[in-house]
Amino acid sequence: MDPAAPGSVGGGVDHAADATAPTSTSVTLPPLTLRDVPRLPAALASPTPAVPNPISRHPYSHPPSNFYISPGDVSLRHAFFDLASAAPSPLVAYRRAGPRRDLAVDPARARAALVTCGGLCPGLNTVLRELVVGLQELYGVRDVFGVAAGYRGFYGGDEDHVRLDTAAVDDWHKKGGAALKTTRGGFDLAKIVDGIVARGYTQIYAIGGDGTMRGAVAIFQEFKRRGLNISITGIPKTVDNDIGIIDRSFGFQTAVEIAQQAIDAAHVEAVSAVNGIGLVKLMGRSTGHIALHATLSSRDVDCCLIPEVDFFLEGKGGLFEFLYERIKKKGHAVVVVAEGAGPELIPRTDDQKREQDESGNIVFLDVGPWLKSELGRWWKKEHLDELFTVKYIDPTYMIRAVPANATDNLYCTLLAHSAIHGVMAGFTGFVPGPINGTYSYIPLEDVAVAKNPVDVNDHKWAWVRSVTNQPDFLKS
Ligand SMILES: Nc1ncnc2c1ncn2[C@@H]1O[C@H](COP(=O)(O)OP(=O)(O)OP(=O)(O)O)[C@@H](O)[C@H]1O
Ligand SMILES: O=P(O)(O)OC[C@H]1O[C@](O)(CO)[C@@H](O)[C@@H]1O
Ligand SMILES: [Mg+2]
Repeated sequence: MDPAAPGSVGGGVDHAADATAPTSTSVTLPPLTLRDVPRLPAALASPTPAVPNPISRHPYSHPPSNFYISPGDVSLRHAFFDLASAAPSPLVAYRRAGPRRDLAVDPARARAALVTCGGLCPGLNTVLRELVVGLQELYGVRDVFGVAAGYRGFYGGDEDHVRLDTAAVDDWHKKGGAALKTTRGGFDLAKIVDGIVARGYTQIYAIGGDGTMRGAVAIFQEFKRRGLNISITGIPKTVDNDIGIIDRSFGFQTAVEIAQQAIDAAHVEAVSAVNGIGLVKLMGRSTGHIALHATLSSRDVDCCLIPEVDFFLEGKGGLFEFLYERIKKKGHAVVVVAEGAGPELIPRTDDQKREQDESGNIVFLDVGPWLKSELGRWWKKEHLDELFTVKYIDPTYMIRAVPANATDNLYCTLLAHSAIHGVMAGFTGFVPGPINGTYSYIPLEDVAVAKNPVDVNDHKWAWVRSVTNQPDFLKS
């Protein structure tokens, strides 16, 4: 085949061309659609950014020519597709994150507010620290405030609005937890926006999970409805990694790393007993990413149970039959269960089924103790004459109440700085995040609805099955 001959997506690739030398084939890709982020009213009114980036005036540092992101720089949502079948049509692009040479916002007049909502996540304090440092050191913003205890802090008293500076946040990246405190619930839109206006904030950085992103969308729409020149950015935080579009969420890798300690302990307990089972429950309300990644990293896990895969306990192909065989073969077994796995198997009253937390998230019954007790009941019923032990470990909060590891700390820094650069460029209603490794700006509205379940049809889940050789729980 002539290497210069044009091919086309979906038209197939000539495999006969696979010879001893590399060949090049040109292909025609579908058109590109830019999924752009909204602009502040003031930025729309004067579309040519007028304020030179103060980074250029830094006394000791001189940005190289390629330091600034050009207005046309984009990243692609899908980094790969099959030439033999259709590529996504049209291809979706996002604006690349990073500093702009000219700003639509004057940093000297900016007044920024940072808020954290939802559960803890390793790196939360690093994001806060880097927002403060980036705003003050890179852009010279004087007025930076931490809003205490989640969205409700916006309509709290003066004590809920804490002035922050680089000295105050100096060691925050070394601390787990939420330095500003974090809460669920308390989302009163009118009061929140009134509070923001009353305090003269011009930039809001909301750090949180899917609920926080939905709240940020509501605030963004209310800003628009009132014609306010206030930007809002959502910085995605979820230890469960359950937010879509972005590659992964910060803190997730740290959580997976800490989970190894629990799995190691469960393994030691299991091998040290006669017919021992080590059972570990890990976070993951609606997605099993932590359990999946912890299983793949550990190699000691015999069975990984996640919300995305239904399972059953007794009978052919069920969990108990599999575990019995594993114990007979190896003398022990280790099970990792995500907190949101198998909720339908656990008997619940109607009241329990309706239970919600302050933010409206469904509260599950605890799968760990239930599974431990079911294991004991089954063994007594089937194998009473043999010794048996289940050691149950619940490291739930331990994996998220720790400081971020080095990789997550670096990630948090890039996220925080990407957020600031975007706001200074006049963007609003956006989320910064890596897409195929390239930091990009994604509309908040898209991220708020993009879930990220484990794709049980892709390679990663297949790896789990090949590492554990566990059943697929499909009843034949
Ligand atoms: N649909 C929504 N509209 C407006 N606000 C919301 C919505 N859903 C949640 N919120 C608000 O967002 C905040 C955080 O929500 P939530 O407690 O669900 O945590 P989260 O951001 O999802 O984090 P996590 O991943 O830790 O659960 C709360 O103040 C909640 O009231
Ligand atoms: O007990 P809390 O703080 O409500 O958080 C528990 C939930 O938070 C999460 O970690 C999400 O942030 C879930 O995995 C878990 O169900
Ligand atoms: Mg959530």
